[in-house]
Amino acid sequence: FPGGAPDLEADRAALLAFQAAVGRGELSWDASTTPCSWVGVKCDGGRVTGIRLPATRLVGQIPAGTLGNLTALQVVSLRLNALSGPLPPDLVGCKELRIVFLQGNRFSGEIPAGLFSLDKLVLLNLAINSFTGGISPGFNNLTHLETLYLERNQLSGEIPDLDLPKLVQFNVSFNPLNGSIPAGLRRMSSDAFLGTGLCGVPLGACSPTREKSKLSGGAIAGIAIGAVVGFLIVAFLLVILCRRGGGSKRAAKAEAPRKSAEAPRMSAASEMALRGSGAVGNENGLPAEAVYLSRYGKSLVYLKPGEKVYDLEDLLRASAEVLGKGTTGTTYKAMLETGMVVAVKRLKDFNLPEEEFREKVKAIGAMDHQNLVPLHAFYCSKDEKLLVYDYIPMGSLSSILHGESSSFSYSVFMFFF
Ligand SMILES: Nc1ncnc2c1ncn2[C@@H]1O[C@H](COP(=O)(O)OP(=O)(O)OP(=O)(O)O)[C@@H](O)[C@H]1O
Repeated sequence: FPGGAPDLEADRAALLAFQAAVGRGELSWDASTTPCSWVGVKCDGGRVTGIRLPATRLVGQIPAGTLGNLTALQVVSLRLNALSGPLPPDLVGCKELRIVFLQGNRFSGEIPAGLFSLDKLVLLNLAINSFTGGISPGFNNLTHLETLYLERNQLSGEIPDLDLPKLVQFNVSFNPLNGSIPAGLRRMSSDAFLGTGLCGVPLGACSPTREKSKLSGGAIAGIAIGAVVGFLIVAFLLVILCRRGGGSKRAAKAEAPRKSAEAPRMSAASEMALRGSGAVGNENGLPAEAVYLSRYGKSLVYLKPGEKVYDLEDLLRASAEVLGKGTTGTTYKAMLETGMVVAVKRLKDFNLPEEEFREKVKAIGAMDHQNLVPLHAFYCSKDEKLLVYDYIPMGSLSSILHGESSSFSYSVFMFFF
């Protein structure tokens, strides 16, 4: 302070300089009287502590050495004037400032960093001006701030994560801001963010495009590299899998002749049972019955002429379950698609020559006795022999004899050879 320590005289000089710079004859301050008596000036303890000059037609830029020299200033209200230019950088000297009303002027430039050292600020209203630049994280220094109005300026960029626990009044609407609203400000009303490019609570959700715009060049490059690496890994795995699939197909093809050589040893009835349960697939892509016939080469022989009501294909498609095992083989219950149910007995280890077997079975089929279950058809190949009977739905003699069932009304005897 040229001229001495900060005191009322220094305040007087600062006010007169202010009057000269922006007063334009509108301020009728009498330099011969104490500044504490001037319009709009408030003193406390022999110092100027307040200036209230709202809508006083003040015009122009506030120079350094004016307000900045009022080191005891606590309240300044210069709202609704025509003050312009940047805020004086020496405002940083007003360490006692608590309340600042500068809204409704033509201030421009960035909000000076010195402002963020005024840590007694409770209210800061810079709205309706032409401030530019970003909103500084320096606001976080103003821990006593309860009101921050910055609406209707030209502030741009993203809002930093402001953590001001006492802040209850906040407005940045109608500024070209963007990005998502930081967590510390999401408790504010949506009106506080109107007319901006901001998103997220309390406004609508951020679109992917907006989120993307938050990514730095490095992050985008990282994502791109990650995507390429991921694609290569997936492609590599696919190639491995395809090769393995091809390998197993080739192995299956190589095995196919061996399988068909073994085919006669397969049980037609058990295959039927498996097909009935869906457990057997159809290699070669042929219809199931074609596979069956190609394996067994022959068809059913019906013992009573004109009685053919089903054929091998029907048996093949039938669902089947095991009824029981005897000394000569296993008997299956086969449910045809027509609803007809038959019993199919698969003879095992039956080494009778094929011709002889046919003759004997035909002889049995010709028998007609009340105690004999009618034999309807048979199938015979070198390795597979099947007998198709009426299905008797009343259980077995064994279960009757051993008391497992009481509904059995008559005995079933099937004699083979
Ligand atoms: N036509 C049929 N209808 C209903 N169930 C049958 C029929 N034929 C056989 N079964 C059931 O299948 C089981 C097995 O019969 P299968 O003829 O294979 O042997 P088994 O006659 O019991 O014994 P073994 O062959 O030693 O004399 C029988 O106990 C019976 O319960």
